Amino acid sequence: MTAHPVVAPEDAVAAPAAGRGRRGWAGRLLRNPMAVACIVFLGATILFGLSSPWLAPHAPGATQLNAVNAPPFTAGHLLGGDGSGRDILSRLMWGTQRTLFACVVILVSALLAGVPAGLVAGYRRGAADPVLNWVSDVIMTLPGIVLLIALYTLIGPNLVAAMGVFGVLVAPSYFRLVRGVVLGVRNELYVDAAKVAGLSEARIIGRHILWAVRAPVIIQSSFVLGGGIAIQAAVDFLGLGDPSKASWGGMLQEAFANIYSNGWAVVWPASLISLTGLATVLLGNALRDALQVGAARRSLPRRRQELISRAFAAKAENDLPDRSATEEALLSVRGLKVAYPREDGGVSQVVRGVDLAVRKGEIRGLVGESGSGKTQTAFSVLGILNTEALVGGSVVFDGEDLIAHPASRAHARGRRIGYIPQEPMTNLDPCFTVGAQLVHGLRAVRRTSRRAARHEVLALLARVGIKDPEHVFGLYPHQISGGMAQRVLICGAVAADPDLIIADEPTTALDVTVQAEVLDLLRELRDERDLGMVLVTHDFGVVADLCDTVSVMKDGRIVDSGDVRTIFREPGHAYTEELLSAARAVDLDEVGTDG
Ligand SMILES: Nc1ncnc2c1ncn2[C@@H]1O[C@H](COP(=O)(O)OP(=O)(O)OP(=O)(O)O)[C@@H](O)[C@H]1O
Repeated sequence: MTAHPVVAPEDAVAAPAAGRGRRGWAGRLLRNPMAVACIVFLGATILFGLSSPWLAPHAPGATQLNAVNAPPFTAGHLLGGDGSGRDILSRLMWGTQRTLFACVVILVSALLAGVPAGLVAGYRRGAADPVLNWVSDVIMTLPGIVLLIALYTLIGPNLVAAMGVFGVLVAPSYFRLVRGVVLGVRNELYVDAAKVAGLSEARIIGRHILWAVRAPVIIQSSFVLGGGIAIQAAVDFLGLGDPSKASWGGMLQEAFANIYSNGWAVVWPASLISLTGLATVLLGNALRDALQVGAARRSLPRRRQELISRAFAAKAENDLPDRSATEEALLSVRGLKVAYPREDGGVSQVVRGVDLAVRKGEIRGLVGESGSGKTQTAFSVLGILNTEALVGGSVVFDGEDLIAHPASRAHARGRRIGYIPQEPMTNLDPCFTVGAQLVHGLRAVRRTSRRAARHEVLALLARVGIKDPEHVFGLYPHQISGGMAQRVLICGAVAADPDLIIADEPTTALDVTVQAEVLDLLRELRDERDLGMVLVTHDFGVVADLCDTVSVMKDGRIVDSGDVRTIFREPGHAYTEELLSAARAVDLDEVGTDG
């Protein structure tokens, strides 16, 4: 065998995904040069403002005749003086402090008003949800800037009150965000598990729910701060702020009034307002990328991805041992490799050179323990792996390599290659009736009238053993049982009359009686249509019942392969023996218990 040309050394490839080199979101953020620039700029701005009592060369209101409209770099006035002879640098420093204070008020009030309301509405629901939604909608309809102007007119220049009100006005953005995320999370199985484990509601919210909302809230905060800086500058610019206090907006307003005498005075506050707003928003974007899982993986250099893919492809070609077997088979997988980029720049290989073939009319079981790579192998044939997956090797279906020709694979999927998934319920769209989904699926792959498609679907529903097809056709997924849903999905998989079916643990979620019926149905369909089938399963009982041939997977490799009788009688690998004896031990235990 020729050496690899290559790139991803085997040890780097083989290390587990969650292993060394794993960095948190802060690490990912700090690797983004734009984020670092924004952090440095915002940090410097905060220091600039906070240090004003000690480092500002002059008091904010101190006037000097020689500083009136002084240009930059005048002695004692680095950025020059304004029309009243006040030092611009000192006023900018004090103004920054005021802006920082305004930002804190806005953020605290918006978070206090929006986040708890979103948590209550999303998690508790009940009467609180519509009421809080209504309040949020009302607040969102209020014209913010008009309300602030009215408030200033009523109570005078009170920064805390004005920015507090502004915070409440933007609170609905947090409310909606948090409510949406919580609605998505509250029905997750791990939240149910936490309830069953006896965790109090407060602990579930604190531990699980708040954790889920932290990323969107942090990102939203950066946008709120950017908006807050602009609003605070705007009200001061309109002359509504306290004229005795230095502020960026107030300085800008005064500088504009004096622009023909001292144009430079406009530049400083305008630059600070726009750069701070920009840096806040850009930092928000960078935070979003860093906090979203997978962002760093997407940043894996394209060149490196190409090299790794090429390395896989070269290995696969070298591995092609038996061209004749490939030519006979309906499906021939050779040297299939699947890997995922790791955050440290390496890759984790989850399928390591799988070979398997399926002829027409053959059912090949793909067995192995959890995580051995069965589903990844099946998904490679279908072309539905996660987009970041790196795939090498070949998947030849009816003479064409589907990995080399993704367009052919997309065309074959649903037409010539059907798929039966593991979880029947979650694979049906709850918003549409069973019939609508099947008709839609059929018409997506074959030109046929709605009426003809309906007719065909009803016949197929009857064929897969559904007693009253007309009735079930009009039902929504939640109105049918798991067994019926699996029959519906089988119906969808065979509707376009495919040659090959990929079935990913099609009976795992079903009870034993229904399991046996579904296996019988698959066997009958194979016999009727001469279907080739890859059946992914954990269960040697299913293999014994249905499969002609079996491939045993361990750690991403096929360790044993052959016809079912031979493998059951004389396992070719110690691991197969182990799996078989475990399966037999379970059976014996069951018999013992039953007896
Ligand atoms: N998007 C991904 N990124 C990184 N690793 C992944 C990804 N998807 C799957 N894997 C890893 O690939 C390995 C094989 O997964 P696969 O789903 O094929 O296992 P399986 O044999 O089908 O297991 P099970 O029977 O539990 O479904 C697992 O270790 C899994 O963690």
